[in-house]
Amino acid sequence: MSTELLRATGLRKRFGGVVAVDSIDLHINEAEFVAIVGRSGSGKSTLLNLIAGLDLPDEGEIRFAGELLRANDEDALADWRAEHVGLVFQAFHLIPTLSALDNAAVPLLPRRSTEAARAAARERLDQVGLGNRVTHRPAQLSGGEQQRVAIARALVGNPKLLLADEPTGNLDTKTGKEILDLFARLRADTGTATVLITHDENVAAAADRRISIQDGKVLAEAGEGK
Ligand SMILES: Nc1ncnc2c1ncn2[C@@H]1O[C@H](COP(=O)(O)OP(=O)(O)OP(=O)(O)O)[C@@H](O)[C@H]1O
Repeated sequence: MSTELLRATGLRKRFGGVVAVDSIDLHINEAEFVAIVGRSGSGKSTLLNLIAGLDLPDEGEIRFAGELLRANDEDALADWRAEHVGLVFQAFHLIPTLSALDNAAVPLLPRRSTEAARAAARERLDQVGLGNRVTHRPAQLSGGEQQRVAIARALVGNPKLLLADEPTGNLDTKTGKEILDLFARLRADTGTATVLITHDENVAAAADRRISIQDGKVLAEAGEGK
């Protein structure tokens, strides 16, 4: 029996006249690799932002490890995210003036000494295959390498949940495949549940389970552990 990590119930989010997420129920199990797939404008990013607590739903609720996320308390949500969630985006969002090591260390700096944060970052950079690039700045790295730094940064605090929004969207097909393989390997090594947003069915095929959305609603689910 898999253990449920996150459950969203009746999530709804409207922007003006557009209902971006319309009564979505979903769950994510511990250590599961789930793809949320849908066309441009189907509501994927909005859904991911709600799951990450970056945006608040108009209706519905999210439970993490059985606990209700307190949507009205931004500080509590930020603490929860810092402790339990890693985020990866299409555009990497690295700090250009910092080395790969310091970029990967950033999430831990408020909570640990610089040395401890750097030690954890170095371990993660090794794990993503960038142990020989720690002093490089983002501009000195390829797109795939920059995304690896972003993944190391997302995992540096040992989150239970890794959320990735179109993480291969800026990469060529071969590099994108390498990054997908990395997500799968890291999930197996660390047991971090991984939710990947994509418009690409081929990318979604890498996951254990696929949730298809259209016009803000779940259209279908396929795969193991449904
Ligand atoms: N901040 C916002 N303000 C107004 N409308 C928004 C906002 N964010 C999203 N929307 C609208 O909500 C709908 C869903 O957008 P969303 O970005 O979630 O889709 P998506 O599936 O992630 O698309 P894409 O693959 O193109 O990123 C779209 O119609 C979009 O225009």
